[in-house]
Amino acid sequence: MSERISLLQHLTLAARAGHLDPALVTVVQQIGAASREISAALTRAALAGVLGAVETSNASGETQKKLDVLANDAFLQALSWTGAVAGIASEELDGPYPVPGATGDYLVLLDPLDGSSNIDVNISVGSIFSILRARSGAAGLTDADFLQPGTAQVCAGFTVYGPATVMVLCFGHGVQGFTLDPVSGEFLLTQADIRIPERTSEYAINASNQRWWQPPVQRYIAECMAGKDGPRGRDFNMRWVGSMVGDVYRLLTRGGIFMYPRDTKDASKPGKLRLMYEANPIGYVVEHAGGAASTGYERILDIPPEKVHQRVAVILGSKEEVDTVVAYHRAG
Ligand SMILES: O=P(O)(O)OC[C@H]1O[C@](O)(COP(=O)(O)O)[C@@H](O)[C@@H]1O
Ligand SMILES: [Mg+2]
Ligand SMILES: [Mg+2]
Repeated sequence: MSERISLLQHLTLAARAGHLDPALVTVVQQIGAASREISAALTRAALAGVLGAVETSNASGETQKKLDVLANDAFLQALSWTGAVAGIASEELDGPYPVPGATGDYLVLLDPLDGSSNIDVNISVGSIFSILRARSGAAGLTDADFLQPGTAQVCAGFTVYGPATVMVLCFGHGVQGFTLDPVSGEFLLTQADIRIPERTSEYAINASNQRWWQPPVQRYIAECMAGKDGPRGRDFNMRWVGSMVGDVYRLLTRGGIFMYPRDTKDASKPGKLRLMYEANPIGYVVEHAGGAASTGYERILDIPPEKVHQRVAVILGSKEEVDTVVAYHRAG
C-alpha cells in the first residue's frame, strides 16, 4: 500500500473535520474520475491513430477535435448522476447544461480539454474546472446563474496530462498536487502546499503576436529580452508550451509569468482565453499559491462576468513580475 495520501483520503479527512461539504467532495471525486478516463483515452486514441479533427465546431467557432468531444462527454457523464451538481457550463457547449432531475448545490464550469491543438503532436494538454454555488435548482437554469465572479469560486483546479497526469486542486486554502498512479488508478498527494516563487526570470508569451501587443507588454518583454544589459539587470528565459495548463504547471513548480494579453490582432476579442473556463479557475489557483492574476488593468477574480464564453486578457504567475506588468499598464 502507498504511503502517500490519496485524493479520496484527503477529501474525506477534510469533510470529516467539517472543512468540506460532502457533496462538494463527491463533485471533486467525479472530476478526478473523468480526468482519469480522459488520461487513458488520450493514450488509447494515440494507439488507435484517431487524433484528427472532426467536422463540428464549438460555441466559439473553432474546430473541435474528437478528444474535445470525448472529454466533454466524460465530464457530463461523471457529474450528472451525483445529485450534487445542478448544472454544467463548458467551453464545448453552446449554453448551460441543466443536469436532468438534479437540484444539487453546485455548478461546474469546464474547459474539458485545454491546449487541444497540441494533441496531435503529443504535447501536454489538460482539463480545467471551476466550481460555484448554485443559486437555484436545475429547473430554469440560465447563463445568469453561472455569471459569478472568480472570487465566488468554492473550488478550482486543473489536471495536466503530461509525462505524468497531475491534478492541481484548491478549495481556497492552499494548493495541492495529486499525481495519478497508473497502476492503482488513484490520485496520490505529491505536492502539498504549492507556493509560486515570488521572483522569477522566466516568461511565457506567444511572441508571434508581438506586432499586435500594446505598449505596456511591448515594454515588459523588450526589457526581459535585454537581459542583464537592460533595466532588469538579469537574463530571462522564455518558454511557450501552447497549452495553458502546461505553462501554468511549470510556473507553479519553478515560478514564472504567463501572458496572453489583450492585443490589436482582432479588435472584437479582448484577449484569447476564456474568463469562466480558463482565467478564473487558473487565477484562483495561482493567487492561492501566492501569485497574482490580472488583465493588466484589473484583478481577474474581480471581473463581473457578462457572458459565459467571455474572453479576457491574462497576465499571471509570480507576484513580482505580474506587479511589474500591471505597473507598466498604469503608466500607459
Ligand atoms: O496557439 P496560441 O495562440 O499560442 O494559443 C495558445 C493558448 O490557447 C489555448 O490552447 C486555448 O485553449 P483551448 O485548447 O481550450 O482552446 C491555451 O491553452 C493556450 O495557452
Ligand atoms: Mg483552453
Ligand atoms: Mg478547450
